[in-house]
Formats: sequence, structure tokens, C-alpha cells
Amino acid sequence: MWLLAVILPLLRVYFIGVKVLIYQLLHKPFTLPVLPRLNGRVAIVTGGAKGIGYETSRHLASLGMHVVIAGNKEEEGLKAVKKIQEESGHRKVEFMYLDLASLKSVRQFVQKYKARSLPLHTLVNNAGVMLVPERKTEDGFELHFGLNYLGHFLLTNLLLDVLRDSGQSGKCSRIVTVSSATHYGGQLNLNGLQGRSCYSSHGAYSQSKLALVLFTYHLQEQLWARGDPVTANAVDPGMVDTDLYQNLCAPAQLAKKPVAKLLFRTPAEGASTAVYAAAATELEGLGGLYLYNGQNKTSSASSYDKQLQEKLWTKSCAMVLLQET
Ligand SMILES: NC(=O)c1ccc[n+]([C@@H]2O[C@H](COP(=O)([O-])OP(=O)(O)OC[C@H]3O[C@@H](n4cnc5c(N)ncnc54)[C@H](O)[C@@H]3O)[C@@H](O)[C@H]2O)c1
Repeated sequence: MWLLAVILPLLRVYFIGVKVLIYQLLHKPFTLPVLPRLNGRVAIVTGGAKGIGYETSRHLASLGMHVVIAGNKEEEGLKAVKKIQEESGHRKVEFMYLDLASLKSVRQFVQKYKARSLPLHTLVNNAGVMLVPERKTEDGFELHFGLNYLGHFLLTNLLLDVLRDSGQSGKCSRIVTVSSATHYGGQLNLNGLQGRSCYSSHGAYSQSKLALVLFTYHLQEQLWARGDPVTANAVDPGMVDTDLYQNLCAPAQLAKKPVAKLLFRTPAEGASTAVYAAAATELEGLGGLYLYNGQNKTSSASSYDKQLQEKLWTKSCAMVLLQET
């Protein structure tokens, strides 16, 4: 039983990792097309202070966007802001505190943001943690599920009215959610979402990334049904050399270093699909996509299961105490 619950998710994640690395060995990183200027438009990038999020923030700022880096490490966030401002000469970059592992913090962030009466044209749900030993969020949820998925679920829902009001036909607001190839190995355990009897950090991470894809597709259906000028897409950055791998065990860390040098994407390359989803003209009005290396790909079979999407949505609303619409 333990073997199945712990070893199988680990093997699945490593198998997927090897497949991604082979792909990256054989394919060049995606090159961004020329993107339009986005002066006057506002973006929030969660976890935008480092790694893929930092590169996403930097690129969106270079297109003229007002970028709000939302994160739980103030010093790191302010440093990132300064660096982007100095490099680009673009002043409209700022940090706002947001701890996605706390539903209270998510609500406070949204309250503060709304009090400023700023519009919101792009929300990049990027922040995440991976392979963390068993831990719970402030609200008692398994950490990967609570932070990577539920925090973003609540954040997006609370910001939907601003996104809706800021979008218009032909110029939709955009929600870009960073998932991962590990979602292909993810299994959503609706009866044990808050943790498993045998904890697997690999299973927990994959589950949270699958939940993000299910959420994106269901959200897009709702947006279309209401005729809202907002689109929602999921992106997969590939395997990227960032601090996300800090929780790998020591031997895996050692093995990762040379492999990462050769085969991992740089954070800027990893960010390119998120930037593409956030800004590309050819994606105007398109939603419910799973973008990888700049292309629309098929996500896992279970991510298209409409019943599962609905059940997850209903359960998530109950978990974050949000009234279902
Ligand atoms: N690096 C990869 O190979 C890879 C592959 C697939 C998907 N991803 C996804 O890309 C996203 C970015 O990861 P990365 O590789 O840049 O890692 P990273 O560790 O460099 O960045 C993660 C960011 O999330 C933020 N964060 C963590 N906990 C938070 C919290 N409680 N509240 C708010 N922010 C928090 C961190 O401060 C950091 O800015 C993640 O969602 C990750 O799952 C990464």
C-alpha cells in the first residue's frame, strides 16, 4: 500500500521529467513573436520576484505594462522591483504582499488592490512550491494543494469582477495559470484533497498542477457562458532551472546540476509561454488552451473530464468559503 501510494507518483513524475528533457534536447526553446505595446494595462504576477515569475514580470514591464509583483517575501519582491526599474527605466513596477498559503492573506491582498481602483488586464497565477515535505497551510490544507491551487482559485475568483470590468470585446482581460507537465501524472483524489494517508510530495505536486488545469477549463466555460470579456489559459513552462527544485533530496540535487546545465530551460525561456499567453495578439479571445513551448497542446485526459471539473469547482468553493455562481 505504502509502496503504491509513495513510489508510483514518484516514478510517474520522474518518467514525465525524462520525457520533457528528451523533448527539450530535440527542440529549440520557443521564440516569442513581436508583441504589442501594452502601455496603460495592468498585470498581477504571483511569485513574480524570482524564477519564471520574475522573467514574466520583467517582460511584461518591458511591454509598458504596470506590473504588480505579488509575493510572500517582501525583501525579495522589492529587490526585484528595483532591478526591473533600473534595467528598463520603467517605473510602473511594484510589490504587494500576498501569501497564497493563507486564505486571509489572499482576501486582504484583493481588498487592498480593489481599494486602489486600478484596472486589471492580466493575472498570471505563477507562484508555486514543489516537493515540500508534508505540511499544511494556515487553513489546514495540504500545502501543494492549498498554495499552488486553492490560493490561486480564491485569488482569481475574487479578482474576476475587476478583470471583467477591465476587458472588452476584442481586448479581453487574460488569466494565465502556470501548470506543469507533471499534471499528466496527477490524480485528483476528491475525497482526500487535504492530504493522503501515505503522503507523497510528488503526488501532491502533480495533483495541484492537475487541479489548476481542471480549474482553468471550467473557468473558461463559465466566462464564455456569461459572455465575459476574459480568457483563461494554462501554460506549461517546461523544465526550467530555478529554485523550485530546492526540495529535491541530496543525491537528486547532485544529479540535477549537470543535467540542468545541459537540458533545462533558462527562467527567461521558461517564461516565454506565459508571456505569450499574456500578450500575444493571435491569442486574443482564445481560452481554455494548454500552451507548451508556444503551442496549443492536449493536456491529460482527466483534465477534460467535465464532471471532475465541476466537482472540483464546487468543492473548492466550499473549501475557501466562496459562494458558487
Ligand atoms: N521550474 C520548473 O521546471 C517548472 C516546471 C513546471 C512548472 N513550473 C511552475 O512554474 C511556477 C514558477 O516556479 P519557478 O520554477 O519560477 O520557481 P521559483 O521557486 O523560482 O519561484 C516560485 C515563486 O513562488 C513564490 N511563492 C512560493 N510560496 C508562496 C506563497 N506562499 N505566496 C506567494 N508566493 C509564493 C516564491 O516566492 C517564488 O517567487 C510554479 O508554479 C511551478 O510549479 C516550474
